[in-house]
Amino acid sequence: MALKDKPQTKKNHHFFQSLKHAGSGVLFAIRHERNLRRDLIVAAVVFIAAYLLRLPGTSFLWLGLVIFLVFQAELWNSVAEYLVDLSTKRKFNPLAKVIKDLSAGIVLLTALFSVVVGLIIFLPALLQVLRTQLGW
Ligand SMILES: Nc1ncnc2c1ncn2[C@@H]1O[C@H](COP(=O)(O)OP(=O)(O)OP(=O)(O)O)[C@@H](O)[C@H]1O
Repeated sequence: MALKDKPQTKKNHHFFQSLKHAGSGVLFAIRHERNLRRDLIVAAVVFIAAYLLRLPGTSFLWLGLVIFLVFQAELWNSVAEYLVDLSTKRKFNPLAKVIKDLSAGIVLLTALFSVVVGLIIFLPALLQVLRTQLGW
């Protein structure tokens, strides 16, 4: 539910109502999660670089997959943060810390995996460009 909508706590009645609420969730995340906006910019730069380096289609698939995994991890991290804040009302709780730190750990591991995949894809292509341009 978007925060400014009429309060609704009953189930959605049809597909388009579900779609509207799911879309509001994504827009909410883009508006309020700085990390997600940074990831969107990084994703755009990565795809432009892949296009300029004329990487093959399979590389685009791998890049799309890891970028999607990072977005997913960020969204789940936000879900965990909001659930914890809702239940603790922002009071300190050691279990709340464990949950938020675990959730941040998922984002960290996913980001590290995506960096490794990115290096495997981009390093050979960049070396090839250096070889041809600089005669290495
Ligand atoms: N209610 C709480 N009880 C205990 N520790 C908390 C609580 N809320 C936050 N923390 C600690 O503070 C850290 C930052 O929490 P916060 O909710 O600000 O995450 P965040 O900075 O928004 O995360 P991100 O970096 O993903 O944006 C958590 O990782 C956790 O260690």
